[in-house]
Amino acid sequence: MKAIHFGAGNIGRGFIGKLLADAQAELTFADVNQPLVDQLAHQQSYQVNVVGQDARIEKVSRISAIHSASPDAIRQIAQADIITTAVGPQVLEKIAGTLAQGLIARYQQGNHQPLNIIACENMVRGTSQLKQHVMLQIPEEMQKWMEQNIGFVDSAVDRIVPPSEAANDPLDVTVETFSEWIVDSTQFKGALPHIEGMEPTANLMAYIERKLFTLNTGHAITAYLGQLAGYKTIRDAILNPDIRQKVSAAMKESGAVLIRRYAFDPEQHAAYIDKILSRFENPYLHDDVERVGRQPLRKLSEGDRLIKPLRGTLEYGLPHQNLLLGIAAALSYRSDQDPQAQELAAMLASKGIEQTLLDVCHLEDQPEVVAQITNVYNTMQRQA
Ligand SMILES: NC(=O)C1=CN([C@@H]2O[C@H](COP(=O)(O)OP(=O)(O)OC[C@H]3O[C@@H](n4cnc5c(N)ncnc54)[C@H](O)[C@@H]3O)[C@@H](O)[C@H]2O)C=CC1
Ligand SMILES: O=P(O)(O)OC[C@H]1O[C@](O)(CO)[C@@H](O)[C@@H]1O
Repeated sequence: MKAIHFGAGNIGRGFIGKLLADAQAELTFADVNQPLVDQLAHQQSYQVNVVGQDARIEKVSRISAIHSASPDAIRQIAQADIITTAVGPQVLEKIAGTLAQGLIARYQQGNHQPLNIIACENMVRGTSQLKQHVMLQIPEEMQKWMEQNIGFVDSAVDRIVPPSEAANDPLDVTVETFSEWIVDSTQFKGALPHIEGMEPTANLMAYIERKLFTLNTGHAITAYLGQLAGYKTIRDAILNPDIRQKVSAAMKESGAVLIRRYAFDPEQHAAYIDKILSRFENPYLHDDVERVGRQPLRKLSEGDRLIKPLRGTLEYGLPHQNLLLGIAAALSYRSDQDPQAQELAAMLASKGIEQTLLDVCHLEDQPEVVAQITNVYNTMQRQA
């Protein structure tokens, strides 16, 4: 199995690339970070430090690496059996051109073997969005061939992999024991590849929303409340009883929507939330609130982990006080390193909180909710 993984970052090396390598794939990482590509290509191996219960060191070897915008990338796409990505939601559009060129080369070479492309990003149906970007660059006469031979498979990906600052080798990654990679079995072309750790389901939306609107909702709120309270790491923030209670309550509010929408078992969902809280506490991971809170405009957008669960509570008439608190805390997020945090701060300074809420979160139809978030936000600012 020939595999290309776009994005040799934390989740790329620490999770998806590792599963592909473990499945004996001939794995090539494709990245824009040339020093990283050079080191991977030279070393052809790295270590994954699995921390927590059942701690172990696992070696990934016999891998190669190329620049993601190189002619080599196009050549390899023409021959690949599986392509995965973990580049960040905003980067999918940027890699679509290379993917399209590779697919055109594949078509011209008469390679009719099925190819499956799986975006592993924190977003709802990211691969479908990638497909739209790719299809815009595919000529009309190839469209039927694409539908027959190229699978665009949505997925949900869950493993906490912060940057490993303390590692001796910059290629090494530190990961938690827990991992979950769920893919939409209905979207594959050809036989489903057997990759240990990749779980096919015909009911992907339930799993995407369960993950994004529980783990990511709780994680983001921990980061935002944590920063407001002066904590540097997720662990320190979640060990604060007041923050923990609010984060847990927000996940329960979002959970009530999921239980209603997907008929999840309430007891199992409560256990899922408890497990997530314990993952945030992991003493072996150093995870900065700034990493988890990164790109607040994306996290405050309509379909993401804060506003979408809030919309669900409004749809079903369910409580949402703690989600509102999380949204107000997200609006309070500041970071000198993060262009989106700076853009958010500039919007707040120039337009004020209400207009920012409308522009970023699109809550035009919810004036009462806008007023409530505004109140909470103003109170937070006074106390900060
Ligand atoms: N780190 C984690 O714990 C998890 C991350 N994710 C998702 O995985 C994705 C990646 O996250 P991380 O690995 O944490 O980020 P990261 O920043 O560690 O890795 C992203 C990699 O993509 C590369 N990249 C950027 N532009 C590119 C391009 N045009 N072509 C090829 N590579 C490019 C970067 O150089 C970097 O190596 C995000 O969507 C994130 O939400 C999902 C679950 C867990
Ligand atoms: O990667 P994003 O979407 O910026 O958000 C950070 C989140 O992603 C993760 O890295 C993995 O799910 C979480 O640790 C965190 O909730």
